[in-house]
Amino acid sequence: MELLVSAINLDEAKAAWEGGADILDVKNPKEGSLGANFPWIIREISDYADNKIIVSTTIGDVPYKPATVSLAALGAAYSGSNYIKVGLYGPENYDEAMDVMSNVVKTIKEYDDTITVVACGYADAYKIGSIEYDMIPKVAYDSGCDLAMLDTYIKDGHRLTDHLNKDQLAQFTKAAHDYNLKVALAGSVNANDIEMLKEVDCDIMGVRGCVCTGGDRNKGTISADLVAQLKENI
Ligand SMILES: O=C[C@H](O)COP(=O)(O)O
Repeated sequence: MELLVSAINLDEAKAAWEGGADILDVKNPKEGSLGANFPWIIREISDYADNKIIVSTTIGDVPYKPATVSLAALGAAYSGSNYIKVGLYGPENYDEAMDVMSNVVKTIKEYDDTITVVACGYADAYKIGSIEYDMIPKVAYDSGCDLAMLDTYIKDGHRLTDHLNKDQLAQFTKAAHDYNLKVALAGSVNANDIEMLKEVDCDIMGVRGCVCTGGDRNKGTISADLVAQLKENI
């Protein structure tokens, strides 16, 4: 299982890499769970990574606006991202999610077909009216994505496992793997979740809060030591 660590700037990205992260995820918590960061931040981290480590980028908890989201995805790709993560917040159903993701895939694959496109749903979709979590693998496959992911939208301390149990997560990863998609799981997960994530055959564990000082994803900063402690248990 790979470790994805969400960083907000170059210093945090360096700490994540130093701690052993496999994927540097560029994010901006001020703009939401999968909040988009600025192009120059993405470019700075991508240049530093120098193709020696995967750089993923969240382009937001997106609205149901396929063209707007496609433009954002292209901006992230142009800024040097290897993975483009789309938070399917606005789309409420399969058709709307397909409309967004199929246009993002078209945009990205025409620009650079080596870039990985990630369809990310929310374990707490039932609270926010977004497309249900268990639709994400089919949306990802049918739209031509490479990876299916779940995160949590509301970062109030409730965790992935507060919304979905182990069987539900196992069904999610099986559905995605049956589509030959990789799976990433996130949502305030921590070291206590590693065994379960492995048992449900998760490919990528995504974290921020648990590797930030004070455990605070907003006020804390990424600690290389905390990343290393997490990584050694994976
Ligand atoms: O993709 C990574 C997740 O958004 C990490 O955030 P979190 O661990 O603070 O919930």
